[in-house]
Amino acid sequence: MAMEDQELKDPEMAEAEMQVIRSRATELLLREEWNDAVYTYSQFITLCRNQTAATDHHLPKLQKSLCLALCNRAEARSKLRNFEEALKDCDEALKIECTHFKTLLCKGKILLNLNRYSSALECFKTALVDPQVSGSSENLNGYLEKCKMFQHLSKTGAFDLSDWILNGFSGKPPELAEFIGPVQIRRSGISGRGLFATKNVDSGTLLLVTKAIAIERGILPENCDENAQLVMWKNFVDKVTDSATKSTKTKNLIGLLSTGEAEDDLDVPEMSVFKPETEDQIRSTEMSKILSVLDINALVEDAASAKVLGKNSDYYGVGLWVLASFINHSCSPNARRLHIGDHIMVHAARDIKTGEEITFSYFDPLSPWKDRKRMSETWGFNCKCKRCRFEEQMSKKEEIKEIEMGGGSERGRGIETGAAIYKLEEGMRRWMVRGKEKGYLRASFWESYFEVFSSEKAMKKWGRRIQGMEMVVESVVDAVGSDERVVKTMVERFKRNGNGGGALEMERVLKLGRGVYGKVMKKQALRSLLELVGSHEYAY
Ligand SMILES: C[S@@+](CC[C@H](N)C(=O)[O-])C[C@H]1O[C@@H](n2cnc3c(N)ncnc32)[C@H](O)[C@@H]1O
Repeated sequence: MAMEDQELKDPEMAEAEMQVIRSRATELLLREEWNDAVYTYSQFITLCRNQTAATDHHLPKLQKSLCLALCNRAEARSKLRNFEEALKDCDEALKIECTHFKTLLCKGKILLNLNRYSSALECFKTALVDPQVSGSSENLNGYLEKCKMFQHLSKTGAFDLSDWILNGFSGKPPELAEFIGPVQIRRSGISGRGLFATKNVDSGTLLLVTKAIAIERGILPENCDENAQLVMWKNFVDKVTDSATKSTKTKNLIGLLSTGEAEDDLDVPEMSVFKPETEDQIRSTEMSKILSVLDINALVEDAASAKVLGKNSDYYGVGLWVLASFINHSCSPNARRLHIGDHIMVHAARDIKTGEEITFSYFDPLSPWKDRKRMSETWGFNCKCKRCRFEEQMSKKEEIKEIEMGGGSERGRGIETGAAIYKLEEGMRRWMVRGKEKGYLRASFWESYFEVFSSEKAMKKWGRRIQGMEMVVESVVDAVGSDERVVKTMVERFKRNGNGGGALEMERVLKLGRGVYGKVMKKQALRSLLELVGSHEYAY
């Protein structure tokens, strides 16, 4: 029998039955059995509604019970991340009693979870006037402070991760608010839509902070088979589908994303749809599209243009971040991302001009054209960026073929790395390769440059005949933005020189560091990160 169809009972009998159901529901809530608690509260709510509709008898008492049951069901639903339905329960409860303390607290927490900081603040402020508040005022004040901090951060982007980094990432990562910086979605010359800078920004400037719709993380054993990754992927798809089923806004945001087909026909969304307080204004999407959307837009945390800070760095993680999904790939990217908890922070990896498209690299930009071509095909597109077009032409040169033989996986079978670099540098001089293009080629063979720069023996033999490390680093960073491996080379040299380079060189290293980690930390914290980088071994 459907709960709604249950007959009206004799008030005494009904009350007894409601007592039993309410006790069971409370017990389930205390035992944190959320699904069963939702089901049982739903039974109670139906009985309660039927009774209130039919009688004036004990009406205020019934209304009070209904209000509390709706609030408790909201609590259970929010634990199941069914925020949309939980909010409906809260609103219904608040219609009965507009200052119901427990409901206001529950609603405020849900709104905070949805990044709706201003509405959450209103809830907590209203709760503050409730006479029940005295016992829980500390808790409430904590939430009020949190809302104010998040409101400030989401307006200013003034995040500071310094203390967390200086404490060796101990404890929980800092709580982050969503932030939309000087960026806008427009039609892109690369493909479909892209994200563009709306003002000039310098390296390290924060462009956006966004929270994942869902993430799946796990420790993948070394030499794990494809199965382990497939299981994680399936769990990830289930999580995204679950989120989309529970929230119309999430479903609609996912519906804005590309499936890789006819991208140039897709609409360009207004930035306001990504702002947390915006009411849902976009059309819905079919759930069947979700798989194709995830194929095109899911990001792995541990990627070439990304850095995972904190304890997640031990895990393999795959997630969906909607706003970041509008960022196209470039082999000459100008942005990078930091992963902290469930958020990603995208920042400029070099200076960017107004109107320039923001790009990051979907795969390793410090790899030769042929490898990048293969990786972009795996992603389902053919990269035609300036760098790829230039290097496609260059790939026919003998010197390039030689260095390809001498570096990477073929190392040791080809000619000596120092000689290969020398030939490449000489070749660039003869072919009159200028400006950024030098950086493109050097970035492609960074591994070989790194090998020579970090070997005393090689430097003794080739150091005078090849370009100095600083110039090479500068041109590589200008071509592909800052990269941890490039920074490492500079840090190592700084240390080798016994910090002899002095303040100027330290400043240079810090600027490179900002390109990798952003400006979200004070100098001291950045220094300790650079220390870590200096001691880290990279697998090429
Ligand atoms: C995460 S989406 C990027 C945003 C997408 N352009 C849009 O309009 O929604 C990834 C897809 O964008 C396209 N794309 C990104 N970078 C590209 C590039 N460098 N060249 C060609 N297509 C690219 C490919 O279709 C890719 O599958």
